Amino acid sequence: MTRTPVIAITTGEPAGIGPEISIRGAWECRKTVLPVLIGDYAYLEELAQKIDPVIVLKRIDRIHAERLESSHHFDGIYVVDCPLEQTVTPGKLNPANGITVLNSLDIAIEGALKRNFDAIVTAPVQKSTINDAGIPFTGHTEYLAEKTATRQVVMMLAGPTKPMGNDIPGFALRVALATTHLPIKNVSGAITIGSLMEILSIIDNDLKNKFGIASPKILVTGLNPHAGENGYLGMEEIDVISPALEKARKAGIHACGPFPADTLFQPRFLQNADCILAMYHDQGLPVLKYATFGQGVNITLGLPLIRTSVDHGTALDIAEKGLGLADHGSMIEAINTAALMASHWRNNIHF
Ligand SMILES: NC(=O)c1ccc[n+]([C@@H]2O[C@H](COP(=O)([O-])OP(=O)(O)OC[C@H]3O[C@@H](n4cnc5c(N)ncnc54)[C@H](O)[C@@H]3O)[C@@H](O)[C@H]2O)c1
Ligand SMILES: N[C@H](C(=O)O)[C@H](O)COP(=O)(O)O
Repeated sequence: MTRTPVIAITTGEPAGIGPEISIRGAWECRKTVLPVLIGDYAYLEELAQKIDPVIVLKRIDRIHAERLESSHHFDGIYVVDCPLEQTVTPGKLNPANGITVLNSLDIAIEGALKRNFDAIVTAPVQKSTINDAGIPFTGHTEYLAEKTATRQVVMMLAGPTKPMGNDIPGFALRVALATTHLPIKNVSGAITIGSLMEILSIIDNDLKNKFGIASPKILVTGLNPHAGENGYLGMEEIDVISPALEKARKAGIHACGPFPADTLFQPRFLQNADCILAMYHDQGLPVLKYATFGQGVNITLGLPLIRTSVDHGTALDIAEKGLGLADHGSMIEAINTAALMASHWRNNIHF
């Protein structure tokens, strides 16, 4: 019998669209996964009743969450209560609630490491508010790495592209990043032969074990315009990226490049690749989001657990206007991708 995956969903910044899309996503996916929301029960219950009174939420405590049986049938959504400090006003950020957002992540991480949860799906957080609460925070990606004591992780976003006529059918686009939330002035210094080699190896390993791709093909961008123009527009391609690719190929990783980023993102190259490795956040993500926004999924590779997220932020501007404006398509994709990855991982790693 196929096991129903238990998916923890952290509901994110309470003043944003996270709670709404988490409820809608969990409710829609409840026949194929066992969703467990982690957030403020009273607030989620209030929202659920406004979204649709047929939605059933059931409060459970952390200990109960540890004993959830995936075969147990419950036609609703479990919630691990993680009470907020102060009342929520949609669209209005309140640093007093920042610590609760991190508490919900800690519950999810602990549960996933104990294998009580098969995967974690995170709704968006407002990074600035957590910092305003006095806690340095650059993103889930870095937080998860720190909390799981993982030295190197890789941010990858993935989504389906639309068909472009008969010649080019839709295909899965995956874009991974060599650096994550880093000021642009620090990017070059952060890219080394060692870090690139490690990143390529994580991508290769996770595409095999968590996506079931037998022999992943990775295309790598340059850092500079025109991939450095033979050294006339920068030396990182010659000094760092090419030697790293050489090493990776010797280790059996199917990686090619460095390619000029401006011309690599064409369907005829992308449709035959399993992943593009871009050098920094705004080199790769605008292309991915342009092609797949609303259906994209953010995935953290290299962790000792499965974590996916949506492809968008807190959307305070629409949260403020009321329920029913947020698109929860990316949340659905994030939940389904997490379930699929958990299944591949279980089969390949044999827990
Ligand atoms: N996974 C995450 O936690 C995550 C991801 C991206 C951004 N963020 C954070 O979110 C905050 C706001 O970021 P931003 O303003 O750059 O991006 P944003 O995605 O929140 O908003 C950009 C625009 O897209 C719209 N939008 C976003 N998601 C939508 C949805 N599901 N349905 C309909 N419209 C939607 C918004 O209304 C807004 O006009 C920042 O603090 C950022 O760091 C978090
Ligand atoms: N870089 C992500 C994006 O643009 O969608 C986003 O900021 C989320 O990052 P974390 O998953 O690290 O929070």
